[in-house]
Amino acid sequence: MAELLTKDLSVKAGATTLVNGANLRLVPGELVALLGPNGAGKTSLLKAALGLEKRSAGFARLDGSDSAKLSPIERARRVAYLPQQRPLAWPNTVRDVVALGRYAYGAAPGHLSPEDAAAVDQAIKRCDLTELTDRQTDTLSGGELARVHCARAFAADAPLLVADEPVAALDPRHQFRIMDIVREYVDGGCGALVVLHDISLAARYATRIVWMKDSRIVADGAPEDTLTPERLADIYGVRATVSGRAVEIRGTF
Ligand SMILES: Nc1ncnc2c1ncn2[C@@H]1O[C@H](COP(=O)(O)OP(=O)(O)OP(=O)(O)O)[C@@H](O)[C@H]1O
Repeated sequence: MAELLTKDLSVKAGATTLVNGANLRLVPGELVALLGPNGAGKTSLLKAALGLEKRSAGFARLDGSDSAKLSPIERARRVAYLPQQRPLAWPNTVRDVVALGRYAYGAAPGHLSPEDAAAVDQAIKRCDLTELTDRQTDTLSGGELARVHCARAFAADAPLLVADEPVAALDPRHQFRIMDIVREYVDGGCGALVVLHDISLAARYATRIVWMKDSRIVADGAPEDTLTPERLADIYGVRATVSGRAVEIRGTF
């Protein structure tokens, strides 16, 4: 079974601790939201878990293998990663950028197998990009480009998805659309770990919320169990009311 697992994972930059002893597990069937304030260490945790950032202690495994020792293709077959920073080497068409998601299957733009082409078409459709398929990516709005990157991750058809702020810059409809697609992905037997800053969105979609503060995971559990006014006060320093999965932020302390 696909599994991303970290145990006592720590990351340092010089004398600064970015991630402190993180224990995290992602398996199919779960949509896990990773929440925490700016600078809490979320991106550092994801990168170290995937073997893309050096760890100072602990371990990180993908399907039982040390994630730092996997080749890029081995890693990409196990997990689709949508980073927060999404540089494009050069402008290209939307379809060609989405096709980069098929890299792990040996695809290159212009050389897609029928299976690759079908996965690319489906990801384009799912992310409402059909009318933009032939556009150059440097002509897109920020939100349109964000959807292209989401489609590239979905096209990979990996059993796990790790997405760092996939809905930042998206309008409300597309935030819901992307989260609906992530949910469909999970319902179809995959697992997703998604960094979000929108607590309501996380509460609505997540099966589990992992809460991070000051480089540590401070809580990990179902929204019903971990989403409380006290938690929001502690993590974000905000006053909030919580009713079931509904959250209203009323101000700061
Ligand atoms: N190479 C580095 N050297 C020093 N500090 C770093 C380095 N990389 C990251 N940091 C710091 O580590 C902290 C955690 O960064 P990280 O990007 O993991 O946070 P985050 O929770 O993802 O934040 P955000 O929500 O703003 O994206 C931040 O304060 C950041 O400035």
